[in-house]
Amino acid sequence: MTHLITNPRVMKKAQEEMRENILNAGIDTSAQTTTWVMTHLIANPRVLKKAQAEVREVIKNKDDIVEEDIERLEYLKMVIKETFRLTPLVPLLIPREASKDLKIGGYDIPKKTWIHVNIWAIHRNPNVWKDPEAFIPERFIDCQVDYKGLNFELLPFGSGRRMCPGIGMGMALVHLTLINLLYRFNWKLPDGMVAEDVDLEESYGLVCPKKVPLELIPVLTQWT
Ligand code: HEM
Repeated sequence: MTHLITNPRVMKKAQEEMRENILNAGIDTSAQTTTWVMTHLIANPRVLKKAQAEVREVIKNKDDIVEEDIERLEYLKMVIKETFRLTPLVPLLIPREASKDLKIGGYDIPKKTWIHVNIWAIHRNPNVWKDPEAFIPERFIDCQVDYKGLNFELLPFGSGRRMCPGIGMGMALVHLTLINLLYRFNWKLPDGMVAEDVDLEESYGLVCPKKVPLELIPVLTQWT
């Protein structure tokens, strides 16, 4: 900090770089999450119909869609939670390094070991989740599990001191984009494709977006 503060040019450059990186990370993760939600919706026409009906009922006759509207969209919130459960964008979180010798679950972890938390597996643990491979947003009805880092069975933003600091912005972006997409358009698959054909494979990496890009056709409606 001393060198940064005494070199305003370097400080400005470092700050610009950091802001750009953080903003890019935030925008990309939110866009990829939105794509996953749309993927699950188009693959599950029953859920799409229910989510769209809710959005249209709540938003009906409003000129502006604002953040306060999100609170009233209970089903959409469950759809997003279920998307995070089945296809978390950062399935192994960011690795941690043991700062001292540890014992976790009976295993000896020497100091300096890198630890990966496999939330993909946690989110599909059959001891925690009933019918874990199925996309069922209703499982969150009367269920207190949230994604804010306090319920270890659902950790799409991580947990603890290094959990995602952009959770508020990310969730606002995801919700508001989805509300607009569902309110204003109907969605269909390209000709010849049915819901069962939708590809759910993830690509490989720290961040795991869809492997095969999602192709959807927006259809104008009376709400547009
Ligand atoms: C839906 C959108 C997002 C998802 C799913 C997501 C997910 C994550 C996850 C899983 C981590 C690692 C947490 C851990 O290992 O415990 C993380 C870290 C981080 N995220 Fe996000 N994120 C999202 C949006 C954002 C946004 C909008 C921003 C910034 C504007 C942001 C900035 C960061 C930063 C800076 C870190 C590193 C934190 C650290 O290492 O201390 N993220 N994110």
